[in-house]
Amino acid sequence: MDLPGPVVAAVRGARRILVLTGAGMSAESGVPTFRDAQSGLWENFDPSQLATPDAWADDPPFVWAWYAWRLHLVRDVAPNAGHRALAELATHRDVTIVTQNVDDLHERAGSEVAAHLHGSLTELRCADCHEPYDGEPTLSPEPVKRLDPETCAACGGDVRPGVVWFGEMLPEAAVATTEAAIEALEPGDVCLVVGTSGIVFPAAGYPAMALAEGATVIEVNPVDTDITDMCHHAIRGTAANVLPALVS
Ligand SMILES: CC(C)NC(=O)[C@H](Cc1c[nH]c2ccccc12)NC(=O)[C@H](CCCC/N=C(/NCCC(=O)O)S[C@H]1O[C@H](COP(=O)(O)OP(=O)(O)OC[C@H]2O[C@@H](n3cnc4c(N)ncnc43)[C@H](O)[C@@H]2O)[C@@H](O)[C@H]1O)NC(=O)OCc1ccccc1
Repeated sequence: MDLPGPVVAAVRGARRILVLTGAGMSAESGVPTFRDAQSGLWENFDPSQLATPDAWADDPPFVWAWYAWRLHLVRDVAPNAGHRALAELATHRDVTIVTQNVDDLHERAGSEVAAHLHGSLTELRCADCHEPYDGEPTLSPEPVKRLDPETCAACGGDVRPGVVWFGEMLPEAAVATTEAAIEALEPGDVCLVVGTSGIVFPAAGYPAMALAEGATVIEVNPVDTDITDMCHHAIRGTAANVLPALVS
Protein backbone atom coordinates (compact mmCIF):
# COMPACT_ATOMS: atom_id res chain seq x y z
CA MET A 1 0.00 0.00 0.00
CA ASP A 2 1.49 3.37 -1.00
CA LEU A 3 1.23 5.96 1.74
CA PRO A 4 1.33 9.74 1.32
CA GLY A 5 4.94 11.06 1.45
CA PRO A 6 4.29 13.43 4.40
CA VAL A 7 2.98 10.49 6.46
CA VAL A 8 6.00 8.31 5.72
CA ALA A 9 8.31 11.28 6.41
CA ALA A 10 6.56 12.05 9.72
CA VAL A 11 6.97 8.46 10.95
CA ARG A 12 10.55 8.24 9.65
CA GLY A 13 11.46 11.56 11.34
CA ALA A 14 9.80 10.92 14.69
CA ARG A 15 11.95 10.50 17.81
CA ARG A 16 9.04 8.93 19.68
CA ILE A 17 5.97 7.08 18.37
CA LEU A 18 2.91 6.69 20.62
CA VAL A 19 0.35 4.20 19.28
CA LEU A 20 -3.25 4.24 20.58
CA THR A 21 -5.22 1.20 19.41
CA GLY A 22 -8.89 0.24 19.52
CA ALA A 23 -11.03 -2.70 18.49
CA GLY A 24 -10.33 -2.14 14.78
CA MET A 25 -6.72 -3.20 15.45
CA SER A 26 -7.93 -6.75 16.09
CA ALA A 27 -10.75 -6.88 13.55
CA GLU A 28 -8.66 -8.59 10.86
CA SER A 29 -7.70 -11.25 13.39
CA GLY A 30 -11.39 -12.16 13.63
CA VAL A 31 -12.18 -10.33 16.88
CA PRO A 32 -15.46 -8.43 16.35
CA THR A 33 -15.15 -4.69 17.04
CA PHE A 34 -17.20 -3.40 19.95
CA ARG A 35 -19.78 -1.88 17.71
CA ASP A 36 -20.26 -5.16 15.85
CA ALA A 37 -19.56 -7.59 18.70
CA GLN A 38 -23.25 -8.16 18.80
CA SER A 39 -23.28 -11.32 16.76
CA GLY A 40 -25.77 -14.09 17.45
CA LEU A 41 -27.06 -14.29 21.00
CA TRP A 42 -26.13 -10.77 22.01
CA GLU A 43 -27.13 -8.89 18.88
CA ASN A 44 -30.08 -7.41 20.69
CA PHE A 45 -27.92 -6.10 23.51
CA ASP A 46 -26.04 -2.81 23.51
CA PRO A 47 -22.50 -3.70 24.57
CA SER A 48 -22.34 -0.74 26.90
CA GLN A 49 -25.35 -2.34 28.62
CA LEU A 50 -23.63 -5.70 28.94
CA ALA A 51 -20.27 -4.27 30.00
CA THR A 52 -21.54 -2.62 33.20
CA PRO A 53 -21.44 -3.41 36.95
CA ASP A 54 -25.26 -3.26 36.98
CA ALA A 55 -25.60 -5.91 34.27
CA TRP A 56 -23.25 -8.11 36.27
CA ALA A 57 -25.12 -7.48 39.52
CA ASP A 58 -28.43 -8.30 37.82
CA ASP A 59 -27.33 -11.51 36.13
CA PRO A 60 -23.70 -12.72 36.46
CA PRO A 61 -24.23 -15.95 34.39
CA PHE A 62 -25.63 -13.92 31.48
CA VAL A 63 -22.73 -11.45 31.48
CA TRP A 64 -20.11 -14.17 32.11
CA ALA A 65 -21.44 -16.17 29.13
CA TRP A 66 -20.66 -13.17 26.89
CA TYR A 67 -17.14 -12.82 28.23
CA ALA A 68 -16.51 -16.57 28.15
CA TRP A 69 -17.46 -16.53 24.45
CA ARG A 70 -15.18 -13.56 23.78
CA LEU A 71 -12.30 -15.14 25.74
CA HIS A 72 -12.69 -18.42 23.84
CA LEU A 73 -12.74 -16.50 20.56
CA VAL A 74 -9.62 -14.46 21.41
CA ARG A 75 -7.75 -17.65 22.30
CA ASP A 76 -8.74 -19.10 18.95
CA VAL A 77 -7.40 -16.27 16.78
CA ALA A 78 -3.90 -14.92 16.06
CA PRO A 79 -2.29 -11.48 15.78
CA ASN A 80 -2.59 -9.92 12.30
CA ALA A 81 -0.03 -8.18 10.10
CA GLY A 82 -0.83 -4.90 11.84
CA HIS A 83 0.08 -6.28 15.28
CA ARG A 84 3.25 -7.81 13.83
CA ALA A 85 4.24 -4.56 12.09
CA LEU A 86 4.06 -2.63 15.38
CA ALA A 87 6.16 -5.28 17.12
CA GLU A 88 8.71 -5.04 14.30
CA LEU A 89 8.75 -1.22 14.48
CA ALA A 90 9.49 -1.34 18.20
CA THR A 91 12.67 -3.34 17.56
CA HIS A 92 14.36 -0.26 16.09
CA ARG A 93 12.25 2.74 17.12
CA ASP A 94 11.01 4.29 20.40
CA VAL A 95 7.43 2.95 20.32
CA THR A 96 4.86 3.06 23.15
CA ILE A 97 1.64 1.06 22.69
CA VAL A 98 -1.47 2.00 24.67
CA THR A 99 -4.63 0.00 23.92
CA GLN A 100 -8.33 0.03 24.69
CA ASN A 101 -8.42 -3.62 23.67
CA VAL A 102 -8.93 -6.34 26.26
CA ASP A 103 -7.36 -9.04 24.06
CA ASP A 104 -3.67 -10.04 24.25
CA LEU A 105 -2.91 -9.93 20.53
CA HIS A 106 -0.31 -7.15 20.77
CA GLU A 107 1.62 -9.20 23.32
CA ARG A 108 1.23 -12.40 21.26
CA ALA A 109 2.74 -10.50 18.31
CA GLY A 110 5.77 -9.74 20.49
CA SER A 111 4.88 -6.19 21.54
CA GLU A 112 5.20 -4.75 25.01
CA VAL A 113 1.96 -2.96 25.86
CA ALA A 114 2.51 0.05 28.12
CA ALA A 115 -1.14 0.23 29.16
CA HIS A 116 -4.36 -1.77 28.79
CA LEU A 117 -6.70 1.14 29.51
CA HIS A 118 -9.80 -1.07 29.69
CA GLY A 119 -8.23 -4.06 31.37
CA SER A 120 -7.79 -7.57 30.05
CA LEU A 121 -10.09 -10.47 29.17
CA THR A 122 -7.36 -12.96 30.07
CA GLU A 123 -7.09 -11.69 33.66
CA LEU A 124 -9.90 -12.86 35.97
CA ARG A 125 -10.54 -11.81 39.56
CA CYS A 126 -13.12 -12.20 42.30
CA ALA A 127 -15.89 -9.62 41.98
CA ASP A 128 -16.14 -9.44 45.77
CA CYS A 129 -12.66 -9.73 47.30
CA HIS A 130 -10.70 -8.95 44.07
CA GLU A 131 -8.49 -12.01 44.59
CA PRO A 132 -6.90 -12.84 41.21
CA TYR A 133 -8.31 -16.08 39.78
CA ASP A 134 -5.57 -18.22 38.24
CA GLY A 135 -7.64 -21.33 37.61
CA GLU A 136 -8.63 -22.46 34.09
CA PRO A 137 -12.15 -21.11 33.52
CA THR A 138 -14.67 -23.44 31.85
CA LEU A 139 -15.34 -21.82 28.50
CA SER A 140 -17.88 -22.86 25.90
CA PRO A 141 -16.76 -23.07 22.26
CA GLU A 142 -20.32 -22.12 21.26
CA PRO A 143 -22.01 -18.91 22.46
CA VAL A 144 -24.38 -19.93 25.28
CA LYS A 145 -26.96 -17.71 26.90
CA ARG A 146 -25.91 -18.35 30.46
CA LEU A 147 -22.74 -19.74 32.02
CA ASP A 148 -22.01 -19.87 35.74
CA PRO A 149 -18.96 -17.80 36.64
CA GLU A 150 -16.06 -19.56 38.36
CA THR A 151 -15.98 -19.41 42.16
CA CYS A 152 -13.33 -17.54 44.12
CA ALA A 153 -11.23 -19.93 46.23
CA ALA A 154 -10.66 -17.22 48.84
CA CYS A 155 -14.20 -15.99 49.55
CA GLY A 156 -16.57 -18.05 47.43
CA GLY A 157 -17.55 -15.00 45.39
CA ASP A 158 -18.20 -14.97 41.64
CA VAL A 159 -15.14 -14.52 39.41
CA ARG A 160 -15.44 -11.68 36.89
CA PRO A 161 -13.39 -10.69 33.81
CA GLY A 162 -10.53 -8.24 34.54
CA VAL A 163 -11.97 -5.63 32.18
CA VAL A 164 -13.08 -2.05 32.97
CA TRP A 165 -16.83 -1.79 32.73
CA PHE A 166 -18.67 1.40 31.78
CA GLY A 167 -18.97 3.53 34.89
CA GLU A 168 -15.84 1.99 36.40
CA MET A 169 -12.60 3.91 36.82
CA LEU A 170 -9.69 3.00 34.57
CA PRO A 171 -6.67 1.35 36.23
CA GLU A 172 -4.65 4.18 37.83
CA ALA A 173 -1.31 2.79 36.61
CA ALA A 174 -2.58 2.55 33.02
CA VAL A 175 -3.83 6.16 33.10
CA ALA A 176 -0.60 7.42 34.70
CA THR A 177 1.57 5.57 32.17
CA THR A 178 -0.50 6.85 29.27
CA GLU A 179 -0.54 10.46 30.42
CA ALA A 180 3.23 10.36 31.07
CA ALA A 181 3.82 8.98 27.56
CA ILE A 182 1.67 11.78 26.10
CA GLU A 183 3.38 14.51 28.17
CA ALA A 184 6.77 13.22 26.92
CA LEU A 185 5.75 13.87 23.31
CA GLU A 186 7.37 16.81 21.56
CA PRO A 187 6.93 18.49 18.16
CA GLY A 188 8.16 16.04 15.49
CA ASP A 189 6.98 13.01 17.46
CA VAL A 190 4.07 10.95 16.14
CA CYS A 191 0.82 9.72 17.69
CA LEU A 192 -0.73 6.88 15.63
CA VAL A 193 -4.45 6.32 16.33
CA VAL A 194 -5.45 2.90 14.98
CA GLY A 195 -8.92 1.36 14.78
CA THR A 196 -10.90 3.37 17.29
CA SER A 197 -14.26 5.16 16.84
CA GLY A 198 -13.17 7.70 19.45
CA ILE A 199 -16.37 7.72 21.45
CA VAL A 200 -15.36 6.07 24.72
CA PHE A 201 -13.77 8.38 27.31
CA PRO A 202 -11.29 9.13 28.72
CA ALA A 203 -9.40 7.14 25.99
CA ALA A 204 -11.01 9.18 23.21
CA GLY A 205 -9.48 12.34 24.69
CA TYR A 206 -5.87 11.21 24.41
CA PRO A 207 -5.30 12.09 20.70
CA ALA A 208 -6.19 15.71 21.49
CA MET A 209 -3.72 15.67 24.38
CA ALA A 210 -1.00 14.37 22.03
CA LEU A 211 -1.89 17.12 19.57
CA ALA A 212 -1.53 19.70 22.35
CA GLU A 213 2.01 18.44 22.99
CA GLY A 214 2.85 19.22 19.35
CA ALA A 215 2.86 15.62 18.09
CA THR A 216 1.82 14.76 14.53
CA VAL A 217 -1.45 12.82 14.89
CA ILE A 218 -2.09 10.17 12.24
CA GLU A 219 -5.36 8.17 12.12
CA VAL A 220 -5.58 4.69 10.57
CA ASN A 221 -9.23 3.69 10.03
CA PRO A 222 -11.33 2.64 7.04
CA VAL A 223 -13.86 5.37 7.84
CA ASP A 224 -14.10 8.87 9.35
CA THR A 225 -14.44 8.99 13.14
CA ASP A 226 -15.02 11.53 15.90
CA ILE A 227 -11.23 11.97 15.98
CA THR A 228 -10.60 12.55 12.25
CA ASP A 229 -10.96 16.34 12.27
CA MET A 230 -8.16 16.83 14.77
CA CYS A 231 -5.68 14.56 12.93
CA HIS A 232 -2.92 15.87 10.67
CA HIS A 233 -3.33 12.82 8.46
CA ALA A 234 -6.19 10.31 8.16
CA ILE A 235 -5.29 7.14 6.27
CA ARG A 236 -8.39 5.34 5.04
CA GLY A 237 -7.32 1.74 5.29
CA THR A 238 -7.12 -1.19 7.65
CA ALA A 239 -4.56 -1.88 10.37
CA ALA A 240 -3.21 -5.02 8.64
CA ASN A 241 -2.76 -3.19 5.33
CA VAL A 242 -1.54 0.22 6.45
CA LEU A 243 0.80 -0.52 9.39
CA PRO A 244 3.18 -2.86 7.46
CA ALA A 245 3.51 -0.13 4.80
CA LEU A 246 4.18 2.45 7.47
CA VAL A 247 7.00 0.55 9.07
CA SER A 248 8.76 -0.87 5.98
C1 LIG B 1 -20.05 5.25 25.46
C2 LIG B 1 -19.40 6.50 26.04
C3 LIG B 1 -20.16 7.73 25.72
N1 LIG B 1 -19.29 6.31 27.51
C4 LIG B 1 -18.14 6.59 28.13
O1 LIG B 1 -17.16 7.02 27.54
C5 LIG B 1 -18.12 6.30 29.60
C6 LIG B 1 -18.70 7.45 30.44
C7 LIG B 1 -17.95 8.66 30.33
C8 LIG B 1 -16.87 8.96 31.05
N2 LIG B 1 -16.41 10.19 30.66
C9 LIG B 1 -17.20 10.67 29.68
C10 LIG B 1 -17.13 11.86 28.94
C11 LIG B 1 -18.07 12.07 27.99
C12 LIG B 1 -19.09 11.10 27.78
C13 LIG B 1 -19.13 9.90 28.51
C14 LIG B 1 -18.19 9.70 29.44
N3 LIG B 1 -16.76 5.99 30.02
C15 LIG B 1 -16.61 5.16 31.07
O2 LIG B 1 -17.54 4.69 31.71
C16 LIG B 1 -15.18 4.84 31.47
C17 LIG B 1 -14.86 3.35 31.19
C18 LIG B 1 -14.86 3.12 29.72
C19 LIG B 1 -14.34 1.70 29.45
C20 LIG B 1 -15.46 0.75 29.15
N4 LIG B 1 -14.94 -0.57 28.78
C21 LIG B 1 -14.64 -0.95 27.56
N5 LIG B 1 -14.14 -2.17 27.27
C22 LIG B 1 -13.92 -3.13 28.36
C23 LIG B 1 -15.12 -3.97 28.53
C24 LIG B 1 -15.33 -4.91 27.38
O3 LIG B 1 -14.50 -4.91 26.45
O4 LIG B 1 -16.31 -5.65 27.46
S1 LIG B 1 -14.86 0.18 26.28
C25 LIG B 1 -14.91 -0.79 24.85
O5 LIG B 1 -15.54 0.03 23.92
C26 LIG B 1 -14.57 0.74 23.23
C27 LIG B 1 -14.88 0.51 21.81
O6 LIG B 1 -14.30 1.53 21.15
P1 LIG B 1 -13.32 1.17 19.92
O7 LIG B 1 -12.17 0.37 20.42
O8 LIG B 1 -13.09 2.45 19.28
O9 LIG B 1 -14.19 0.16 19.03
P2 LIG B 1 -15.46 0.47 18.13
O10 LIG B 1 -16.09 -0.82 17.88
O11 LIG B 1 -16.26 1.59 18.72
O12 LIG B 1 -14.82 1.07 16.78
C28 LIG B 1 -13.97 0.28 16.02
C29 LIG B 1 -13.31 1.22 15.04
O13 LIG B 1 -12.37 0.46 14.27
C30 LIG B 1 -12.57 0.73 12.90
N6 LIG B 1 -12.15 -0.47 12.18
C31 LIG B 1 -12.90 -1.56 11.88
N7 LIG B 1 -12.12 -2.50 11.24
C32 LIG B 1 -10.86 -1.95 11.17
C33 LIG B 1 -9.62 -2.40 10.65
N8 LIG B 1 -9.50 -3.60 10.08
N9 LIG B 1 -8.52 -1.62 10.77
C34 LIG B 1 -8.61 -0.39 11.36
N10 LIG B 1 -9.79 0.11 11.89
C35 LIG B 1 -10.88 -0.66 11.78
C36 LIG B 1 -14.04 1.08 12.76
O14 LIG B 1 -14.24 1.89 11.62
C37 LIG B 1 -14.30 1.85 14.05
O15 LIG B 1 -13.99 3.22 13.90
C38 LIG B 1 -13.24 0.14 23.50
O16 LIG B 1 -12.56 1.00 24.28
C39 LIG B 1 -13.58 -1.13 24.24
O17 LIG B 1 -12.61 -1.42 25.17
N11 LIG B 1 -15.05 4.99 32.90
C40 LIG B 1 -14.98 6.21 33.44
O18 LIG B 1 -14.98 7.23 32.77
O19 LIG B 1 -14.96 6.20 34.83
C41 LIG B 1 -15.09 7.46 35.51
C42 LIG B 1 -16.46 7.91 35.28
C43 LIG B 1 -17.50 7.00 35.42
C44 LIG B 1 -18.81 7.48 35.18
C45 LIG B 1 -19.08 8.79 34.79
C46 LIG B 1 -17.99 9.68 34.67
C47 LIG B 1 -16.69 9.25 34.90
